[in-house]
Amino acid sequence: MARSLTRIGHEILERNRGAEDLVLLGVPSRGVPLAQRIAARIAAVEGVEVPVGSLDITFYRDDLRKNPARGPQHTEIPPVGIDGKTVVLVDDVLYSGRTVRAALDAMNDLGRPDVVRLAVLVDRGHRELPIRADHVGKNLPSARSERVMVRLAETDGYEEVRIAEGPSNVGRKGEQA
Ligand SMILES: O=P(O)(O)OC[C@H]1O[C@H](OP(=O)(O)OP(=O)(O)O)[C@H](O)[C@@H]1O
Ligand SMILES: O=c1cc[nH]c(=O)[nH]1
Repeated sequence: MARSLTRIGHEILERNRGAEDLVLLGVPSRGVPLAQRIAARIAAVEGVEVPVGSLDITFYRDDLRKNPARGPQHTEIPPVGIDGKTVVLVDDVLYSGRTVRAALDAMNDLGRPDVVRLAVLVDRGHRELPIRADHVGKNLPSARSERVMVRLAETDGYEEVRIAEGPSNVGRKGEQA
């Protein structure tokens, strides 16, 4: 995980030709600490503190009517805003792509970045929308019947990426626990 995040930090810098106008927005819950970790890597390499924020997508899901919403998570846009910026969305797992679609919608209500890119720790395939990640920690081919679990010290108290048997969880974010 550590090496993947370091590489993603380098890739973001290379793609953006530096850290200028970059903003990292993590999708809660685990996308936020991942965005902070990537920002720390960028600071170590480039000596620049890239603004980090969080983007709650709870009320932008396309299946809200099917799944009752859980309590909203935190949206915090850094003071520099997102207008005219290169925003890198960060999440732990990319699966159907519905969370990312919702994130694009949520962002639309907050400003107009010049460019939006996507960084994920794990891409497990099975997309249901025309969405792909620009920066991928690891491609992890998986069956739909499985679930990829990412656990982070900041949110879970321990570190793990695991494939488990269980519901694939399409559209779960925003569902009541
Ligand atoms: O591409 P998708 O099909 O949208 O799946 C990916 C999303 O699913 C997971 O969140 P989950 O809904 O499990 O909520 P969590 O972050 O609370 O674990 C994960 O954190 C991604 O945000
Ligand atoms: O396997 C999956 C699918 C969606 N979200 C996850 O976190 N894992």
